[in-house]
Amino acid sequence: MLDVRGLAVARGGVPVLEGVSFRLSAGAALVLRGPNGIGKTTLLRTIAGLQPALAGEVEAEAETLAYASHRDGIKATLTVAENLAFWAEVYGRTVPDDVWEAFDLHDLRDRMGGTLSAGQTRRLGLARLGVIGRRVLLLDEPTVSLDAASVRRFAGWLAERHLGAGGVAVIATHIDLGLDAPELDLTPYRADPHTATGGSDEAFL
Ligand SMILES: Nc1ncnc2c1ncn2[C@@H]1O[C@H](COP(=O)(O)OP(=O)(O)OP(=O)(O)O)[C@@H](O)[C@H]1O
Repeated sequence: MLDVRGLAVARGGVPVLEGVSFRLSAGAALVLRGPNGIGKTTLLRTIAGLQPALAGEVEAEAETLAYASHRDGIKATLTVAENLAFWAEVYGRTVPDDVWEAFDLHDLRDRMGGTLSAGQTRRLGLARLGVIGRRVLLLDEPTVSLDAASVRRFAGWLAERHLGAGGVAVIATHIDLGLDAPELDLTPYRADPHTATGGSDEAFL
């Protein structure tokens, strides 16, 4: 369902990782590990097609990938329900009933997006994943700002509703989500920076 072969990625014209390969079939997840700055975000963005690879290939069915960054993309002047309805419409779907419970948003349905706390904002951002119906999720530190109960709830949704339904996920996380998933330490894939091709990557700033 997701096949990554010999991928080399760069940020700001500087190669950060090279030779990354893995393959995930339906229902599988992979946890990316490595120290700050190793290139987890860059790798996820490259797999998502948001920036070009230096080398290698990413194979996935068309229109199956979704990248979720630290940014939640919440519309401040729409309510929580309207935010979810907005994303559902963009993806040609309806909001499934189970997202309210899965992301603990029942009591916040009518609150304006701009009035949510950091953790509530994150829950709404993650709930979008339950709405858009993408089968390959590329998750960049999905649990930032979440309390312990919310982390468990999200991990439960991921395992049961997403992976359990045949989806796949690649997750960069510094915390243990309790998933039954292999880990890929990116440290051995650090690229030689001397093959740098340019300066700062404006599109990334
Ligand atoms: N605009 C930029 N221009 C040049 N280099 C950059 C730019 N943005 C980030 N970098 C560098 O690229 C490298 C990879 O960054 P990336 O964000 O992918 O790492 P990460 O593993 O996700 O880090 P973290 O765990 O801290 O989130 C880092 O060393 C970073 O300093």
